[in-house]
Amino acid sequence: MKRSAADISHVILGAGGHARSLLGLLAACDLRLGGCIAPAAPEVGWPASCPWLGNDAALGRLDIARAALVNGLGSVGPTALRRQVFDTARKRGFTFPTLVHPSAIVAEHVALFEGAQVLAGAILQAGVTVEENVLLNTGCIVDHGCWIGAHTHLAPGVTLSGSVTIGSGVHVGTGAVILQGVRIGDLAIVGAGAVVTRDVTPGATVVGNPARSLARP
Ligand SMILES: CC(=O)SCCNC(=O)CCNC(=O)[C@H](O)C(C)(C)COP(=O)(O)OP(=O)(O)OC[C@H]1O[C@@H](n2cnc3c(N)ncnc32)[C@H](O)[C@@H]1OP(=O)(O)O
Repeated sequence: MKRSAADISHVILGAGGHARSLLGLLAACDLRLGGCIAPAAPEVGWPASCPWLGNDAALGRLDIARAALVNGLGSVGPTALRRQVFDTARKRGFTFPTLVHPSAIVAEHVALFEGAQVLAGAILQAGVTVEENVLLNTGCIVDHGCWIGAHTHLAPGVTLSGSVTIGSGVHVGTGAVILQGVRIGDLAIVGAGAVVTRDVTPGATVVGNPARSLARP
């Protein structure tokens, strides 16, 4: 039987900073909120409109047919936890809707896969592909023909020029700029404010302008 939007209760996985942004996103999209699941009760100030349903064990009490999950984990570097939360719930049969804030601008011929989140003010130009569980945070600009791999997070204010390819599980830090045609390898991290002029190898961390590998002792 087909589910209507009114039947579905959205449950946020997590209760931190990104989860709070999602409360606004769900409200802006006029979607029904069921609560949140997090290892411990949310901190004081967490809105009562989003009750804590319990820790991971609460997933087992949800009706898969009536619940849609929303990945409430952001990242400030490695994205492994965002991926783990998504993959684990998917294996159990849950689904993650694609969410696009009404203030975002999404051109024609943009492909958004399961669980992609497009936050307020983001702009996606023609021919962009956004794979599953990608987070495009507040005010990102993703220009024509870019491809963004699964589980990647573009932090607030990131700018991708045309035809940039970003691998899976990448974190691109706040305000970073990536020049046209550059390829960023899987699991790489781009530091906040970096200007990336050349391809980045998988797993590397780059910072600065022009971006260079972060030397580790
Ligand atoms: C809504 C939201 O909040 S979403 C989250 C937004 N936040 C982000 O995107 C944060 C992105 N993360 C960063 O930029 C981080 O600094 C990282 C991942 C690049 C590096 O983090 P760490 O590995 O912990 O590095 P650490 O802080 O130890 O710094 C190591 C060196 O790199 C330098 N460095 C760290 N980040 C940067 C940066 N973005 N640009 C330039 N230099 C940097 C530090 O100054 C330090 O230099 P030093 O050794 O000369 O003192």
